[in-house]
Amino acid sequence: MTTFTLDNAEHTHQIGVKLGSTLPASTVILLFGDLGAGKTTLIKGIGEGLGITDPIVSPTFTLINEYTEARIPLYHLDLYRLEPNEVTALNLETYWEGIEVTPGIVAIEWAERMPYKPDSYINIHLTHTQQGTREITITQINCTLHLNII
Ligand SMILES: Nc1ncnc2c1ncn2[C@@H]1O[C@H](COP(=O)(O)OP(=O)(O)OP(=O)(O)O)[C@@H](O)[C@H]1O
Ligand SMILES: [Mg+2]
Repeated sequence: MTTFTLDNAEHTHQIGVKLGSTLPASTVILLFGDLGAGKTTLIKGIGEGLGITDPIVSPTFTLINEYTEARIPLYHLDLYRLEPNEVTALNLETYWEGIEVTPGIVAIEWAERMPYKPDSYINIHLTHTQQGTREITITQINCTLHLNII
């Protein structure tokens, strides 16, 4: 587990870039944190790190945005508007099993809404600080990727 401060939005973005340029296909990243904590900012960085040039826009209403133009696909989900039983109905495991879809990076905002989780994933928790910056905590759950981000 690693915790550190993100001084500004650019810092949040750059952590995403580093993740996107190193993570292998089939990595699941679950993002937790309040409204405006920086989840989408980080995922935009992941997109840049992967080499995606299409603009990454928040899928709050579309639920999922798929970007397939880069090294490996990015599947960007936002569960904010869903109840846990609705999340179950989405069969999200399709994404992380990579059987019917090309394996890629699966990044899920509002993972608090998930009634079940993959066997292994990267857990990222973002919180607001009193200084207006953010604190990030990254925990690897059943995976030992080399995260070169500190
Ligand atoms: N480390 C940081 N310090 C200060 N501001 C930041 C930091 N990281 C991101 N921000 C800013 O916080 C705002 C909200 O960011 P963002 O949209 O990424 O949050 P979010 O967690 O995706 O929110 P939502 O829950 O609504 O999806 C943006 O204006 C962004 O620039
Ligand atoms: Mg967001």
